[in-house]
Amino acid sequence: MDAIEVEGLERRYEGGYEAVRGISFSVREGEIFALLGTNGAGKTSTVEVLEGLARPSAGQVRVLGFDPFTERAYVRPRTGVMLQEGGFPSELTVAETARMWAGCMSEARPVPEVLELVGLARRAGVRVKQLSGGERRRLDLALALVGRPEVLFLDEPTTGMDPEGRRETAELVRALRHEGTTVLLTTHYLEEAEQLADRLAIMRAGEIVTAGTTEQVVAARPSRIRFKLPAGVAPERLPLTVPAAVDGRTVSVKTPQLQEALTELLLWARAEGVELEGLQARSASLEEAFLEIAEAETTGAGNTREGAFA
Ligand SMILES: Nc1ncnc2c1ncn2[C@@H]1O[C@H](COP(=O)(O)OP(=O)(O)OP(=O)(O)O)[C@@H](O)[C@H]1O
Repeated sequence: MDAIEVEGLERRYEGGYEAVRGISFSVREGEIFALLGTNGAGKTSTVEVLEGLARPSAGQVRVLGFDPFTERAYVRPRTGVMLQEGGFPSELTVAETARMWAGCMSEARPVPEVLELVGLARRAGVRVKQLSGGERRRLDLALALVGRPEVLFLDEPTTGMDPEGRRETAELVRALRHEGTTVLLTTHYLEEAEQLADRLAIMRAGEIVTAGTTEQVVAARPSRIRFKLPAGVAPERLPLTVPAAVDGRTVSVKTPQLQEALTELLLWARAEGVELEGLQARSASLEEAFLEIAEAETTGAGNTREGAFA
């Protein structure tokens, strides 16, 4: 069974603003799924519906087979939620906050264990208001884990954390998956998504533009070839079916057919006796795929054009 199912989800705010415009995706049990997108793309608006905090304007969502809004009582005890803003009473200490939270759960993890998990054991006696931003995120994560959730929602879990905190959080999320926990996370760190997520979806303006494994998402984007032409070789002599952008002697090529374009280029170079200095050829990265999607938003273009000039 899929742990999370989203079918034609729409979310409109008062005043009619449509933040989520008919998206569908599913997350398998024990999978880490990342929801990516620019600011305002609709990630939080989606996750809030999955957390049972808001009702869909249209469409359906299921978490562990239940409607998280109307059947909240069945879903809530089995899920853990880390919101973007925790907002816990700041006068309590870390341990008091965790104990208060654990008191609401039937099978809570012991507080020392959960603080150890998120690297806050040494800060147990510190008041929440004295924690740094990154430490507060760790506390938010601890509270999401107290109830041993089967499904964990992490909305930008590592924002404000230092690199060490991000690495530790990634390790923890992987360990949780190993235990069978399903994780849905939103993040602005593409590297984090690339390293952690089994599958991901990129949202733009309330819609999912592309989804799949990192490899699938990246495969749909153009690869890059870069090299320098020797002085005296005019770029016009390059084979025409390889569209290129030229900056001085440096040539950049974007192509959806890396092997073909590279073969064509190398055969030409051999035939012409031209040395392609510093030749590099590589598939697109997740960051490039993301930027291309984001750029299409700012330029107002629909879908991105592939194989175009770099
Ligand atoms: N309560 C609200 N009333 C009206 N519009 C809202 C409300 N909450 C969010 N929005 C709008 O909905 C859109 C989507 O917001 P959302 O927070 O879901 O985006 P996001 O992808 O999570 O962005 P970010 O990466 O900045 O967190 C934004 O344009 C936002 O201004």
